[in-house]
Amino acid sequence: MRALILVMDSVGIGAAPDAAAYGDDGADTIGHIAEACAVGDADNELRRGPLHLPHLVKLGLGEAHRLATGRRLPGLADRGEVSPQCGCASEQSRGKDTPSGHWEIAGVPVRFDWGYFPKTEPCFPQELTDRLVEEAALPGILGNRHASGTDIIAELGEQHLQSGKPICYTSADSVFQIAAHEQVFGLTRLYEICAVARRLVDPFNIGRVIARPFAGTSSRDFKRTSHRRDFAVPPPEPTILDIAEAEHRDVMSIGKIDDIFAHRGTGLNKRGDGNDALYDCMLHGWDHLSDGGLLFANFVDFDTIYGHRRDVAGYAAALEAFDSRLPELVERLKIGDLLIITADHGCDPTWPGSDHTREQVPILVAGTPRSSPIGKRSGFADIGATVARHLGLPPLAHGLPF
Ligand SMILES: O=P(O)(O)O[C@H]1O[C@H](CO)[C@@H](O)[C@H]1O
Ligand SMILES: [Mn+2]
Ligand SMILES: [Mn+2]
Repeated sequence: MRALILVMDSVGIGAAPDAAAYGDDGADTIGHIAEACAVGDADNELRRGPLHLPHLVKLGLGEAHRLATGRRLPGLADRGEVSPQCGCASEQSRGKDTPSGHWEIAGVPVRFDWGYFPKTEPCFPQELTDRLVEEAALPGILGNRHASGTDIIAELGEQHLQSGKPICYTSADSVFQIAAHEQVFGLTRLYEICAVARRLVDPFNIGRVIARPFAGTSSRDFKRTSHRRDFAVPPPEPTILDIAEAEHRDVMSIGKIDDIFAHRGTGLNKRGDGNDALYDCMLHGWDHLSDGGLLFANFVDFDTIYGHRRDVAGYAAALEAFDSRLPELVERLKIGDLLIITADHGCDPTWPGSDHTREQVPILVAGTPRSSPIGKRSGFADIGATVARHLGLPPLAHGLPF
């Protein structure tokens, strides 16, 4: 009897009931990808034609999307037996960011409002940047505005190399991001200044400071490396990870889960460069997870490399690559194991801008058969509550098991 929570980062399945308040009414990450694929608008060197996700669809992805949107789409329609063990969930937390989504999945909805930096230039309060420059002994900073991380590196990366000033930027999320050259500025130095920034943004209620190291020699070839680190505030209440740890259960986390939960209760953490490497880590971890244990995995490429970059074909290819490896996991489920595949928010690659989209998420269950339908859930915490019950852990403070 074990449990695996698998987060396909940003794989939303249609606008949330409150999406209009976020400017996201009509957003639909998976639906718009499927539609683009169906009309040949999502071909690249890796894929062509209609979206092909046979294993996810068999687990109920299309059905969950239909439940969330009322629409039945090519590439998501089932052609045979579909698992009845699927549903969808909308979010209670107010932020449409990664920590809010993951914490809520883990049983802790975010009831407070995060701090955000305004969409002005400069976007950061002067007292904050002054103190950062002074306390981190910097020659100044570049950026100081809302930006896409890859665009701003292309634009300011060379100036950064000449001046030694790190590139600081934000987004619609509660983030203070710092990009700097991994070799020239130095990775350790970047992490150090992020730790200073973490302390300085605490009074502004900022969810994360993110180190964004990049490599390359000029704006033509700058590329972010896999050494990104998120300096998050810890969740405000015990999550299912804390509870599992307190009960001396075997806990493993894959990818950025460790950072998202500020290293609290995340057990043995394994990281990999890209979804495929993360998948290998997850399978290896799952093979070694003890009875009663919990594995929590995040697959970040969907969001970071394709969603935020508004790369529809790339997103479709990443989904198909992920789907093709699903049998490797499903065949490893033993009687009594529970797998829940879900997401933390949307990031519709057809949507204007480069930010997340407020969407419902899928709940796809495999392993232990269930009798009652999952349906539409109002709160991601139902996932954590279900896992807690499955593992025989004390009940979480939020969420209703399905
Ligand atoms: O454009 P990049 O740097 O990828 O930033 C994105 O990644 C951040 C954290 O996930 C989000 O806030 C979004 O702005
Ligand atoms: Mn995310
Ligand atoms: Mn993101």
